[in-house]
Amino acid sequence: MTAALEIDGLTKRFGDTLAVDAIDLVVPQGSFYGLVGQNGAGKTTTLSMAVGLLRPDDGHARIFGADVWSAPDDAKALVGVLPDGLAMPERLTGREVLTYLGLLRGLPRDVVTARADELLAVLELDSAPRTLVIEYSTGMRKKIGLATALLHAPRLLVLDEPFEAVDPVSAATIKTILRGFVVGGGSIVLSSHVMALVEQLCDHVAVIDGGRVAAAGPLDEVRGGRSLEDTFVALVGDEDGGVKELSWLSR
Ligand SMILES: Nc1ncnc2c1ncn2[C@@H]1O[C@H](COP(=O)(O)OP(=O)(O)OP(=O)(O)O)[C@@H](O)[C@H]1O
Repeated sequence: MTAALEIDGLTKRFGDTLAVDAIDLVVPQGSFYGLVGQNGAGKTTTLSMAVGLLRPDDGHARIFGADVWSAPDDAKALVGVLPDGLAMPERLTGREVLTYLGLLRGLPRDVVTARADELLAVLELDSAPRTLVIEYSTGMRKKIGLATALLHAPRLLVLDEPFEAVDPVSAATIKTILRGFVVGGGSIVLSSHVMALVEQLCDHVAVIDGGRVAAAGPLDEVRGGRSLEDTFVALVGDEDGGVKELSWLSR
């Protein structure tokens, strides 16, 4: 079966920094794939290249077999993206953003209206209908970003830190939506620093370290009987487990 996302030798250098070093990754159809790694490990750079937001120096990314750079229309029709630091039309309300992006995607107006109603209600963004995106809190921005990623009913969702700054009630709603998406045959790749969340949601995981894949595969295989946190620290931590103290604060 064609992979939902196949990353093949993706490489990106920023000046002297090799941010992503020939990463290979296969996200099977129907999987819920977690990407974990320390700050600066290369997760955002990898995901940005995988969905066509950042041009790689080398390598390929295919979404259901469609090359993101040579067949961008085919690839991008199949994917919904929540990028890092999402740029939004700031002077629109949440509903206006959804309407604008839905029509831009070529969806019929009545479909856009019905889906926008549902998304705003489910994500609890409908209580502030006149609030502009520029006035949104960080968590609200994350939620409207997720709504824009879901609007065109993609087959693959690529979500960079979807739970960052989201309150627990909204997080529970988002988890339910994402689980339902996978049960319905969709595939998801998300990045997160929260190991418990990845263990709770994901069936596959890749640990990224220094722009390379330190381990990848089904969650239980990668964990090997340990917690994901222990596995993660063992894979990417220093000899002392990466834990350092501040000398002047120790008693
Ligand atoms: N636009 C840029 N210009 C220069 N360096 C960059 C740029 N974007 C990323 N980098 C560097 O590339 C490396 C990987 O960064 P990236 O944002 O992909 O990591 P990350 O795993 O997503 O980190 P975090 O968990 O903190 O979001 C880092 O060393 C970062 O400083």
